[in-house]
Amino acid sequence: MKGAPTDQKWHVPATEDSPHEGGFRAEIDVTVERGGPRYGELIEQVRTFMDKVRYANPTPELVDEIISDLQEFNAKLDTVLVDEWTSPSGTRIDLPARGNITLPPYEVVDGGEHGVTATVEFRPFHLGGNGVAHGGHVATAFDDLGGMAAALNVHGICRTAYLTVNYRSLTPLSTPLMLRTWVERRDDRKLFVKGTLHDGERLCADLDALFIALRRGQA
Ligand SMILES: CCCCCCCCCC(=O)SCCNC(=O)CCNC(=O)[C@H](O)C(C)(C)COP(=O)(O)OP(=O)(O)OC[C@H]1O[C@@H](n2cnc3c(N)ncnc32)[C@H](O)[C@@H]1OP(=O)(O)O
Repeated sequence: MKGAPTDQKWHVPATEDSPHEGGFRAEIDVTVERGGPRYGELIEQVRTFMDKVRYANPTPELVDEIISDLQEFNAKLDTVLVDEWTSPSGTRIDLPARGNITLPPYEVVDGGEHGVTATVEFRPFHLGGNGVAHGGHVATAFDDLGGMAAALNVHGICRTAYLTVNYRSLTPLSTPLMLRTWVERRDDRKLFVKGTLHDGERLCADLDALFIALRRGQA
């Protein structure tokens, strides 16, 4: 199977012990402690691993060896799986991209009702082709940081209704870039969000998106 996980252990249902119940959690239970002081190093090693996999041409013997090692790692992690609300990945606000391994690592420089400014660095594994970033990864960065601008504006969770990215010039890998997002206009639950991605003075891409503030308990 390609494209979606079949292992339902990734969707552990909330229990009475989970920090919140209901639909989308109204408050993300952020943390700087879960996973311990070296959790960021773990995430960084995983990203580095993906960089290496993207560019390596391993022998079949090395592939066998690495599969075996990964099976051991996965078996270890199987013993500590929790629901999404209590996983450090995505809630460790002290780490780049909240420790979320699926996001391009960014660091928020400034954030509030007025918008978000972040540095973002696309990794070697974010390769699209010919040495530059894949457009989907650029859109992912805009989605998360556009959603953050919307959330900070309304003090609540928002979901993306549409997201248009204009790719104005090539986006380099392994280069600190500046990403900005802000709510240009609010109409009740509708947040019209704009954004830009710059490499120095050069505009790489810009964003035009609509986020909808969720009602209480809405999924
Ligand atoms: C601090 C942590 C920060 C973390 C940030 C993470 C950000 C990540 C954000 C995401 O990636 S969310 C995942 C991707 N998005 C989705 O899966 C959303 C799927 N769609 C839905 O769930 C619903 O369609 C949605 C919540 C977006 C809207 O449904 P609702 O029932 O809440 O609202 P409704 O359909 O009544 O629409 C509300 C208004 O928005 C308008 N609208 C909705 N979708 C639209 C659309 N696509 N284009 C234009 N207008 C749209 C709609 O016409 C209406 O306008 P009016 O109030 O003027 O009548």
